Amino acid sequence: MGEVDPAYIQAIEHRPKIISGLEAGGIPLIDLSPLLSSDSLEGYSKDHPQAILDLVEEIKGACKDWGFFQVINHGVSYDLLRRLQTAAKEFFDLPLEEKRRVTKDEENLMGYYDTEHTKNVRDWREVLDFVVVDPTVIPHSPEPDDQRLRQINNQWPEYPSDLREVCEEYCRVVEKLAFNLLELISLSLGLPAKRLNGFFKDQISYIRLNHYPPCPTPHLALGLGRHKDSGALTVLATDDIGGLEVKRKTDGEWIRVKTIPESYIINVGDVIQVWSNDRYESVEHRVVVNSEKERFSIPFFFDPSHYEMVKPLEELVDEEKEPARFKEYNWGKFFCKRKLSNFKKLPVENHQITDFKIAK
Ligand SMILES: O=C(O)CCC(=O)C(=O)O
Ligand SMILES: [Fe+2]
Repeated sequence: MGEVDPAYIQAIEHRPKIISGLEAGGIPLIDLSPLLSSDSLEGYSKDHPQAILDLVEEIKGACKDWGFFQVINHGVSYDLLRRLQTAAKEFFDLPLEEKRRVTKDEENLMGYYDTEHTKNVRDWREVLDFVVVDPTVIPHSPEPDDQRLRQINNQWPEYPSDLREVCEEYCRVVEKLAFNLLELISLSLGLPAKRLNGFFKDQISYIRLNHYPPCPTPHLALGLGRHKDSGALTVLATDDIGGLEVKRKTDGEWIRVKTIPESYIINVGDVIQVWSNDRYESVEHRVVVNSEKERFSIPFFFDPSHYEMVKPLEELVDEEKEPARFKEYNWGKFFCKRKLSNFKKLPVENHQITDFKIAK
């Protein structure tokens, strides 16, 4: 990625503290094995086995206190994940000209990219994005009056030749895990297990292969600047190199997430914050890089259908005791606005759900 260009340099208050090997604990680790032995979570009843009810309580605590948790015994085969990680490394090891043959741009929103900006500072990373349902339909533009739609398609590199197949197989498996987690979250809000599933009928979810190369100045730059995920839920696989930091809700300190073999890191996104009327908050996080080792991560962004209007769920709102805290917004328009802002260094802060917050 060359020498350090000023575009990568974070403002002093956002620069990371470089710690060696120190990982603060606290982010809940949840064992999903009760799910593997349960056929379905359908129907909210007190008849769920105690292990499921306990699991739902754990999810509720984690979503409230942290907005983040880690899961083990999630049902995704480690062999598949390893094949995907190998193919991702083979892709990112290619010469830049080769990777740029599948570059994404304002027309083609999926593909390779190495000039992403978060909060208008360039990230020390390169990515390859692909949609889970190919093609995926989204609004043509973020303009509120533009009714036109457009299709986004995946762009697959020629090499490694099995990348497409491995990615497509991974989509099916990680999607199932995402639906399981969604159902647990729904139960944890006191709703029927499948209450939220319908919002994903024409999901616009996508997967990102992230590569963070070693950085000669890890104290000045970030692999990925502080941000909140805008979708419903993120299901993240990482290798064993740490770097993800989460802003702890209790005191605003940046906490390094431990790398736990064969685990996934899950976080609540903005859409769940709005649906839950702020019961669960989407929490800020960022990625710190290091000067020695490259790091890989693979988030699955679980995103509703473009036409969904996102607003607090009516069951969770009470005009007197618990009024809605957000005005409704169109998910697809929000998604488009965010995606297009990736291609420009904007003079203003990105589009956020706080734009729809109802003043108390
Ligand atoms: O690489 C990571 O650990 C986190 C990635 C992330 O937060 C994102 O891509 O939104
Ligand atoms: Fe994120």
